[in-house]
Amino acid sequence: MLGIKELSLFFGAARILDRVQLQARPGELCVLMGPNGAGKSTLLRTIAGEYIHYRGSITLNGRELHQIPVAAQARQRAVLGQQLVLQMPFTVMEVAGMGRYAYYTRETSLDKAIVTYALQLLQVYDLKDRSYLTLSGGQQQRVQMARVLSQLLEAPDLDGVDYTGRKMLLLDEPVTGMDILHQQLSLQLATRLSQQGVLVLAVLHDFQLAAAYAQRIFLLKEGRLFTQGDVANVLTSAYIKSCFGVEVSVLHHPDCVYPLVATSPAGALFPSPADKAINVY
Ligand SMILES: Nc1ncnc2c1ncn2[C@@H]1O[C@H](COP(=O)(O)OP(=O)(O)OP(=O)(O)O)[C@@H](O)[C@H]1O
Repeated sequence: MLGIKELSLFFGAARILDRVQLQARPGELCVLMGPNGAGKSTLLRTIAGEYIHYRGSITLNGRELHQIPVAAQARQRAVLGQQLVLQMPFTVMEVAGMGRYAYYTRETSLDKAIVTYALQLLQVYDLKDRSYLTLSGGQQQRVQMARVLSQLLEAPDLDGVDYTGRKMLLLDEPVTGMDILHQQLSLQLATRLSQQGVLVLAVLHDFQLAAAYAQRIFLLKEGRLFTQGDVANVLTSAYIKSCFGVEVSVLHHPDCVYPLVATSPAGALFPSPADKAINVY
């Protein structure tokens, strides 16, 4: 269980997170949404232990985050950040293998098997000997997913291990750059992990993906928790309008088990030249 109470974070005088309160349970795929600059990545990075100067409280299974040793945190949670820039020509296998660093001083056959399995799940095993730097953006993102999966898994198998209360997966825009097949694959994988007891918290910008995969959505605006709840309660045209400033229609289709969020026609956000002329005169 992740518990966040009255969480505030400042950079200099700027308050980036403002008394955020939320709880996330294992078994639920939780999605964090909000406009650019709302504080989603900062919140994820704070939960990941990157910013220790926060105020308020972050607990994992009742234990305050800063009381958990860093090495133990690395075995407990895996983080896919928004931008990971690598300068050295590591192979795909080596990059994915970095996920196992938290576990060993010398790589074992289990470590190798888990990395191989993760690469296969993300359909990048065939690229294992390629330099990571030569991959396309979407391929690199899939290798990064394989890296966090390698860090998370305890066996080269998605079934059979109960991770409840022991593992947390933080994903910041995990499907950026991926094609539709691999977006679906990655989020199905996240769903599967949450069913195995992993606490999954993912930042997504895509309403359709959030509607399809989220069990709980946290909407952040200007560093504050704007609202939270299930898809039906959060992805409403009123909340989307007041949080993002965009008019949408939330549609229901008999062939689709989740709501469809449709935007208004292009151009509606800007005044037309005629409107401008009216304003001028
Ligand atoms: N290290 C930092 N120093 C100063 N300001 C920062 C720092 N990191 C983030 N910020 C500011 O905090 C605010 C929130 O940034 P954050 O990256 O968390 O937003 P976000 O919701 O993830 O946005 P996006 O959707 O664009 O990824 C922004 O105004 C950003 O400029």
